Amino acid sequence: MEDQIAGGDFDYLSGFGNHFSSEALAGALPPAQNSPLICPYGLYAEQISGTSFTSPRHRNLFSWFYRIKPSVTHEPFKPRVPSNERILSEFNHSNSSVNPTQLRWKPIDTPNSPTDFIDGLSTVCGSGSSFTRHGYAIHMYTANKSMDKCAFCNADGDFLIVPQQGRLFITTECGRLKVSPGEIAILPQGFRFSVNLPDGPSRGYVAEIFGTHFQLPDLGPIGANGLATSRHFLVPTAWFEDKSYHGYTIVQKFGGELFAAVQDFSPFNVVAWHGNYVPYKYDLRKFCPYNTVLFDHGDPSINTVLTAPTDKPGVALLDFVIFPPRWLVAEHTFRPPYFHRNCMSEFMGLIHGGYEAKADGFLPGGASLHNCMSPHGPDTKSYEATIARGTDVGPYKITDTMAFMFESSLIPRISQWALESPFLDHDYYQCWIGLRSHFTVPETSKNPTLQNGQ
Ligand SMILES: O=C(O)Cc1cc(O)ccc1O
Ligand SMILES: [Fe+2]
Repeated sequence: MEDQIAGGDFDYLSGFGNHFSSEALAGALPPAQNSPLICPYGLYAEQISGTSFTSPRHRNLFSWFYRIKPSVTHEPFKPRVPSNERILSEFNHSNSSVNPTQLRWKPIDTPNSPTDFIDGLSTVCGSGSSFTRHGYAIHMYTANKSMDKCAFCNADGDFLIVPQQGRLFITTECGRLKVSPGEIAILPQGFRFSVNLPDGPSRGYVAEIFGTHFQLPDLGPIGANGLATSRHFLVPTAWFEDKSYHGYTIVQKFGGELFAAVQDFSPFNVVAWHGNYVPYKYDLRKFCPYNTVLFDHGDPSINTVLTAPTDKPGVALLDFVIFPPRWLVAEHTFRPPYFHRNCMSEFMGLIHGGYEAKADGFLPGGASLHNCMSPHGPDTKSYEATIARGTDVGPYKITDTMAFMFESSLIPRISQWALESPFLDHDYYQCWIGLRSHFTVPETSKNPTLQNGQ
């Protein structure tokens, strides 16, 4: 399957969780075994594991690479200069705070000085720890420069990248992904990848999960079809460069710190590979939404694209949920999101257009965080406009929108970077302050006995 956005040499395999095989040179995959004494073309065999060797078969993730030189061929890791102190991979008193206040950020500016994807990454919030393999971090990135002679390797967790502005051309050990705003990319723990920015200034959101991987949600009574479909997930095909370099750097994020190791060749030297532990992308416009067809507002879990589980059935470490264009048809119903308090914590971003619950202030590239049990819902303008429309509204379609939510059962602590950001909207609370009482009791219903509390 060739990329339909721009054509060319970005080819993909399709499916979710399959055991894929791909070779850039015919015959490069050993046909009968993983570790032949001599591999075809004199390649080295190397395995990457995404789960413990002993994980149950239906959860076991691994891939075999057949590469020109093995990954281990590099000088020792040293602290990377410059470091990026804004990246966190465990959350505690010393680096982040708890805050029940409803928070919102305006879109962050793209940088003035040359900044690549690694230097442009900043943690907003998160919970748990990459060391204990339980938790997550939510980052934002803003960059204007392609990574040069360098690859990133995240030893801490899996990245789910949501570009909001600017395409990302991501070279990985399995091949190349072209990811446009409106698509997402998943880069599993340990993969080496390099991010090129063909459109210059770019920004977006990243969810990182520690100790588990994304799955498609179960569909329960929905049945076999709907939401995100396996065949729409695209995995790169093998692509390699046999290239020598003076000082190619592998930047490894390990415990939130950056380390650098120098080598003299491109890490994108995998001529063939097979496995089910792979990077992939998904176009959010392919999502098939299900929703209310008569009355009331369904919970947002109906729009789950991918979920990362905890050990408790039905309780997510991190759900990736979208709010795509769709018809609203519910009768005698308040159609926008309801007012609520949630035991889960909700981080939201907007890829383009507007969001149905916020008439102002929640802008593409911006973000909000409604932490565990902090009340939130439609702003005053959205509420009043909905009520003013009355009950006689027919079906209408929400268009030009793509908002998303990272929702977690683990309560996030918020980074200093996010709390001290000049983009923090200190007036966010004002959007609800104008909600006035509509409470009226007709004279005839007044009951003096009850009024006196007797
Ligand atoms: O808070 C939000 O805007 C996200 C959200 C949307 C919705 O339709 C129902 C519940 C919910 O948390
Ligand atoms: Fe919510």
